[in-house]
Amino acid sequence: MTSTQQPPASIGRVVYSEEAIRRRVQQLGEEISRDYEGLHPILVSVLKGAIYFVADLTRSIRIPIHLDFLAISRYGQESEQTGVVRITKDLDIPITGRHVLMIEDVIDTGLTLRYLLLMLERRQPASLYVCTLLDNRARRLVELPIRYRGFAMPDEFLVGYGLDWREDFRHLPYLAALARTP
Ligand SMILES: O=P(O)(O)OC[C@H]1O[C@H](OP(=O)(O)OP(=O)(O)O)[C@H](O)[C@@H]1O
Ligand code: HPA
Ligand SMILES: [Mg+2]
Repeated sequence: MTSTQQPPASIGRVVYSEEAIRRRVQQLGEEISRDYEGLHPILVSVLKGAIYFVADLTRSIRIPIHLDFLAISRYGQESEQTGVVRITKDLDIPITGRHVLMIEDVIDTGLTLRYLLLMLERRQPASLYVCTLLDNRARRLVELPIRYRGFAMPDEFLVGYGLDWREDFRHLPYLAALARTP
């Protein structure tokens, strides 16, 4: 199949509607605004899945913030089992002595985030916390402290609002379960 053909998967039931996402993201923005008042945090987001979430979340934050991005690439199967990734775009802003909030779209096994947190901790930020839109607890392999959680999601594969299946479906404005076709 080429990428111009229809994907062999389709959208199942809507799990979180546009309105449900909007309300929850607004609440998270208010919480973050209260907790980080006077701290001028850096929000660090990991491409690409988190882009819609971080765009909406930052617009609901009422305090001064900085925004930066990490891009990573995986080494294939080994990466899936260890979480070791290659940084293809590092942060532009130095984080030493700064309050850093990592923004993820989904935490599943936790391996990716564990690796990234260890890497950022070595730069000695003043604080380092995690905000994720979706938490799939059922699939967790390593425990991670999550300070802000949008939704404790069901153990399904979700797409939309930035989340992809083989790069498809990121642009959907809601989150839906993936329905594979036979
Ligand atoms: O907890 P884990 O099992 O490590 O999985 C979570 C990671 O997987 C997804 O990224 P993905 O590799 O799909 O990249 P993308 O954001 O570009 O889609 C997601 O954005 C997290 O970074
Ligand atoms: O549910 C998911 N959807 C898309 N990408 C993902 N990466 C980990 N979990 C998911
Ligand atoms: Mg993905």
